[in-house]
Amino acid sequence: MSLANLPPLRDVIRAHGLDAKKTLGQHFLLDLNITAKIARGAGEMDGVTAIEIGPGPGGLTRALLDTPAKRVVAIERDDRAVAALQGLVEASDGRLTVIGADALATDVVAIADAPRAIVANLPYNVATPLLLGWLERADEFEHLTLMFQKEVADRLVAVPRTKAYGRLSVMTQWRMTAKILFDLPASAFTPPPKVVSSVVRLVPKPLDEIPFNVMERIVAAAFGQRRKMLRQSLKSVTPNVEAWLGRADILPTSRAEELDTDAFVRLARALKT
Ligand SMILES: C[S@@+](CC[C@H](N)C(=O)[O-])C[C@H]1O[C@@H](n2cnc3c(N)ncnc32)[C@H](O)[C@@H]1O
Repeated sequence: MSLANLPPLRDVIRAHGLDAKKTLGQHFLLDLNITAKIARGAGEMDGVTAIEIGPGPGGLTRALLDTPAKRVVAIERDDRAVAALQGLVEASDGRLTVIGADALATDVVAIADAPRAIVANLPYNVATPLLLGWLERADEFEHLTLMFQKEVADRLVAVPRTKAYGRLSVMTQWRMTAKILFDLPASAFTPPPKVVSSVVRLVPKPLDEIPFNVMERIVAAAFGQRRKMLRQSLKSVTPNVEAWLGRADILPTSRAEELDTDAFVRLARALKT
């Protein structure tokens, strides 16, 4: 079989008893126009190793194999889906590798050669921890194109002084340029989830010298008490808060949600431990 005459995804699902499991966040995209749109949204794929998390029956995987990506490495936790993807592996002429594993426990950098990009319709229950893990190693990727529930996507791109602005916004915008490409209604998925989804494209920024865990600690403390003034909320980071805020040129009476990412970078640089 070649990529041009693969069976419809519904037939693949039926043949492998791949009825969607809620616990695995399974909401499949069966419209190949939509999966092609996501793959196009990813941008430059020439010679890249595309990493897909949760290929399921393989709709997005087919679209990725249609790009000039050098290889596609797909990580899937559900054995039924791994079996269902074997036809695609055979049709891919050696370009597709499917790994049966939990993406949360997988070092994607170790299993895919550079240059790498991640493209995935993420299982919503693990989307945020997966993203935080990739942010930590942002310099390993060319770009990431990821489907989130819209509410999470809005947090990734949120600006200061808005309700959606928080820990995830700062950590993401510190490491990446993030843009929502388009939304998808629940009806685009089988079965439909309860929420609208958004495809977000993230492009890593050049790394600075700030350790990830230092930024995480500051941001978590600041937003852990988001309505308190920073001179109070940041006490858990260092006892000498006012001096620290002064070095960072930030008013001790400011609150976490008023600081942009640059201000958090100044804070991290000014921290003396
Ligand atoms: C939202 S579905 C997307 C399926 C497919 N990419 C599509 O667009 O039709 C999420 C997929 O992630 C898989 N999955 C869930 N948790 C996972 C994990 N921890 N590691 C790897 N795959 C996981 C599910 O089995 C499912 O196939």
